[in-house]
Amino acid sequence: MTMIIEVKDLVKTYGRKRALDNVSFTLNAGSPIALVGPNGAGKTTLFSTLCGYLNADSGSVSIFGHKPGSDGLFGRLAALPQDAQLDPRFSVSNQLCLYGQLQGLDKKAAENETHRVLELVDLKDCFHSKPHELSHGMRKRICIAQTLLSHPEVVLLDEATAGLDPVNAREIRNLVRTLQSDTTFILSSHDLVELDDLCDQVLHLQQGKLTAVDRIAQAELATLTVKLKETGTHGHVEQLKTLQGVENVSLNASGAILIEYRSGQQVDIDVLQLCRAQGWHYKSLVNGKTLEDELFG
Ligand SMILES: Nc1ncnc2c1ncn2[C@@H]1O[C@H](COP(=O)(O)OP(=O)(O)OP(=O)(O)O)[C@@H](O)[C@H]1O
Repeated sequence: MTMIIEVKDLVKTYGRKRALDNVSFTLNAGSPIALVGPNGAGKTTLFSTLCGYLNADSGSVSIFGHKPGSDGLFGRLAALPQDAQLDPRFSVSNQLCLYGQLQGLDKKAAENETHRVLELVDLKDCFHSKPHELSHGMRKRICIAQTLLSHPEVVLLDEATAGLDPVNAREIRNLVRTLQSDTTFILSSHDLVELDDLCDQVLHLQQGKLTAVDRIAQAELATLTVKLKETGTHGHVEQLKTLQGVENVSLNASGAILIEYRSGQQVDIDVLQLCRAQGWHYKSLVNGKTLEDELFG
């Protein structure tokens, strides 16, 4: 596996505020990585430090062996800042072609590249548009298109789907899925369902401190999350505990039922049969815990 980012003992303070508090982690190339945490946890500060927009007080960041912001990362790392804006004075093509040229493409190649990335975000007809002619969601997709110029190997998306309607948000998730075999995405979002769906690895920041949750590594006990139309009760829990292979059953904060069972056993059919036999109104059954349960359960 190719290591893309190594962060060691990173500290960033604003005055007396420790926004990043001895953060260390390594990330390998591969499926999308989620960066989560409550407001003020330090996510944007971490992104800005990885991009070289901010200098840390101490600690180190190495991206493909380079320091953030160095020439060696040109075209390899791209980022969508949380508050990214297009310049209202220039057309989409003017702006994207300029960025392409800044990355070393000649005019024609930058134009071709602009057409390619606009097609990726399904906005190929907006080549000549001015930003004010576009909706908020379209402008956001153009900004994402900009990050994809020259096929970067790593793309950081800070709240890429915030404020978007469900259709636009889904388009962006689909785009990440489509490109994930060539590009490693690191996504920050407050939408845990969205990240749950896309990401295999989670970086959880809280008050500047990091807990890395590697979801792939969990092995010995597997989890099923069952939602019933009715809220889960102690009675459901006790019945489910009687099933063969089941080690533990609990309820989460929203009334879904978490069933832990020995890996390798198949309990889902038994669970469904029990639901039917008991007349429980089964709504959904998902392999694994939801991201919310993993982080806060
Ligand atoms: N320029 C700044 N000056 C002073 N304090 C700052 C500055 N930028 C961020 N902070 C503080 O650093 C902490 C981390 O902020 P940051 O924006 O990185 O959090 P975040 O996790 O991205 O939050 P959100 O989810 O709300 O975007 C917060 O307490 C914030 O108030």
